[in-house]
Amino acid sequence: MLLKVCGATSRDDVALLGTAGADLIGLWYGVPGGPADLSLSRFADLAEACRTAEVTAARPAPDPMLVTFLRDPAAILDAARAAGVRWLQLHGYQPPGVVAALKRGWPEATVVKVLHVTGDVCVERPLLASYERAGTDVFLFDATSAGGRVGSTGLSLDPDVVIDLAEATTRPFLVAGGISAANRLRYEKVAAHPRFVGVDVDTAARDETGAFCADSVSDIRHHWRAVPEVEEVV
Ligand SMILES: O=C(O)c1ccccc1N[C@@H]1O[C@H](COP(=O)(O)O)[C@@H](O)[C@H]1O
Repeated sequence: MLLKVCGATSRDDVALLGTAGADLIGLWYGVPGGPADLSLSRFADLAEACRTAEVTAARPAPDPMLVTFLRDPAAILDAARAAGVRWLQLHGYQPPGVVAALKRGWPEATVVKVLHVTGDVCVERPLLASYERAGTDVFLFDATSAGGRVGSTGLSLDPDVVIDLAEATTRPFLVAGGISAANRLRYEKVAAHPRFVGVDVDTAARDETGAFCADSVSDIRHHWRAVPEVEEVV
């Protein structure tokens, strides 16, 4: 199970998240107006900080993941290559052609396409086969608000909606949207799905000031990685 935490903006954030157990650290580039958006040089610097984070035998260095609204494949690839970031999260309404261009340009990249879900409606649903043919490696199901807000909504997806979407695809998937330590049991069916590969968290990884909280991240990791039966009897 992979734990991704989104929106690091400093080397201290990267160190805290790596130590607390994040496997992937989301770095924003091309998220105009976003509070965690980074310049290209800052993006590259934090990607390097991930790779050189302190490691232990039990805890390898976290992988940096580009999180972007960009739609221009050349701009995405230039930034990712310059920073040596192989995980690419297309968080926005990029069409399947963008995925195809990224995979053509850099076949070794892992392209994560976000599917936006409002209630029980996934706006990309008619395009799922196209995204797969284009070469999407992993889908990420995220909750959007009824008002159209995208990313870090803190809203949770209905587990049955997640399973339904998982069954409509054939690729591994991550789940986002209000994921926390406290709602792990609610997602029992999801966590047991053979193509479930992990969770992506923003809101629940932070304290009331908006800063990342090591205890919260460790707690999320502990609950989501634990075998449920063990959790139930403790
Ligand atoms: O966090 C944002 O505002 C954001 C902006 C642009 C792209 C992605 C963003 N975050 C994503 O939000 C979800 C997790 O949100 P939460 O746990 O519900 O707060 C995750 O997919 C992040 O990558």
